[in-house]
Amino acid sequence: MDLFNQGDLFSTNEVRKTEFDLPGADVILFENFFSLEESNRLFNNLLKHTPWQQEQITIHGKNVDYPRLTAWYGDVSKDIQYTNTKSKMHVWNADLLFIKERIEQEVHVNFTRCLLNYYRDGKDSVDWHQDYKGAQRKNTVIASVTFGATRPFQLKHTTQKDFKRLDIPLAHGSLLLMQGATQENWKHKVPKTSRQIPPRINLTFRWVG
Ligand SMILES: O=C(O)CCC(=O)C(=O)O
Ligand SMILES: [Fe+2]
Repeated sequence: MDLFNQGDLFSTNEVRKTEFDLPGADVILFENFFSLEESNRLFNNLLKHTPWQQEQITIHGKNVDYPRLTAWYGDVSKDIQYTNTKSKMHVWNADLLFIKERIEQEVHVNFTRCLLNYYRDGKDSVDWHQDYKGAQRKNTVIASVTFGATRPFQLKHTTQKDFKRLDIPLAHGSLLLMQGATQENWKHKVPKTSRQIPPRINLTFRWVG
């Protein structure tokens, strides 16, 4: 299925690497990390076969739905406590192992878990946050893979208000690497949009030192 055709006259299907010059962060983008055929196949499979969960967060004593659906995968099959929700941890499947192994050829890290986010339309989003807390935040490798609609991934410094914000469009088949002290010094977000856009799936493979 040619849902997300990249058939622009000037685009190529070659992998394109961009290293961003952000103080106190190590952020690298690989466009076309997965081919169009791979990306279409993985998008369709993940959309259909993932046990998507509607998680809730408690704000002022009220349960509120996350504006997206999620699923956790990892090395162990047990329930995990993540932030203030209780998520089921699923065992890796063939598609996720394929993606994980391809990333691990580029980044020499053994990822131990992965969070899948399903943004059904422009109303789904994730607000400003840093991944992990305390000491864990200081040394992480997060490999973020996108299939489906392109959404802007925004970065802002946690304390230096005068530092320029960054807006990285994450397209179908792209890989964004966030390493070192990135989580410690920078927040990220995927904003809502009122535009009519197709769904997007994002996978964050995670390693914590
Ligand atoms: O969807 C994205 O690009 C980011 C997701 C994210 O930041 C997270 O799950 O922690
Ligand atoms: Fe995040």
